[in-house]
Amino acid sequence: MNETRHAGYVIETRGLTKRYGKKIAIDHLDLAIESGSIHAIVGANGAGKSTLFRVLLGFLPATSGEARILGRDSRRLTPSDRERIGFVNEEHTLQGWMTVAAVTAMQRRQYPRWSQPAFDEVIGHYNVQVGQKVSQLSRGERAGFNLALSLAQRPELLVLDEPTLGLDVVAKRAFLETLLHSNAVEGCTVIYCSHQMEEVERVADNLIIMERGALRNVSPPDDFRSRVSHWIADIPFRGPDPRTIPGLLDAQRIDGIHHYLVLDQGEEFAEFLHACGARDVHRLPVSLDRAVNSFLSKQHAAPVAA
Ligand SMILES: Nc1ncnc2c1ncn2[C@@H]1O[C@H](COP(=O)(O)OP(=O)(O)OP(=O)(O)O)[C@@H](O)[C@H]1O
Repeated sequence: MNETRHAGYVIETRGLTKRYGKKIAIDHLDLAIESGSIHAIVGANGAGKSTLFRVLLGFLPATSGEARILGRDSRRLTPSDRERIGFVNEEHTLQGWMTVAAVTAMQRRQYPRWSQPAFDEVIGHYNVQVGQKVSQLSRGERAGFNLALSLAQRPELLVLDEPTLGLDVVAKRAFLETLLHSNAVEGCTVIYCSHQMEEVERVADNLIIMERGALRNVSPPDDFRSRVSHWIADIPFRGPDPRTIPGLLDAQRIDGIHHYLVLDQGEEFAEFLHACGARDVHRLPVSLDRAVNSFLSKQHAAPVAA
């Protein structure tokens, strides 16, 4: 069914750069995403995630470098290449004046691999009636309808750009359940961009972190999480100068106890704390949310207190 599935990467960029005037949105990016599973791309606002999707999908030209999607040059995607790719973005842009039935019929004609069972299965999670106009659907229903249309296309690659933005907890859950458990997703590589780490933790097999247009991490989410540790130290008086603390992401003093979030530090960090006068030292694991957010905030952080 999927001829690129064993042929390596669904997405490959080399030296990919995109500038908007003087602003660099993507900075010499070398990225290779293997086929299969769910890949999450995370990064602070303005990290370049949406720009990357737009370039990969051929909606925007790159300034320099190469971008390939499903083995094809992004600049030269044909209609039949596009049939192999589903795209859902936060705006859920569909013709508001058309009915659900009319949009569905149009898509069915457009996509030769259209699967009615896949459409019915996904839309079944939402209270959408075929006679409703798209503009009359709630935001969550529109997101579900969009997902159903994309999956009915039977794409080899599904690109989701913040698909659950603005949805309530119930709609989010329905969306994620579909992504995780629907038969329609089987065999499809999913690339998912979100700021919501609890979602990423739930669905992603691979965590890609972007920062200012560059790649900072590609690994299973748990591997990244375990690179960040939380240390609690009972140090009388002032703690060490933050500039001397190896791998420091965040420091706080709560009720006289020092808390440090650090990156890539092993047991030698305990020795460092003891050498700084700590009497008692404990190491705690952190959530993915905390690990990613402290990593991303580091760039923007004000000097941390001693
Ligand atoms: N059309 C444009 N003209 C000028 N600058 C742009 C344009 N689109 C994006 N940018 C800039 O490019 C950078 C990357 O933007 P992009 O939308 O790709 O980031 P993002 O990671 O998707 O952000 P967010 O999480 O906020 O959606 C930002 O600094 C943004 O200001």
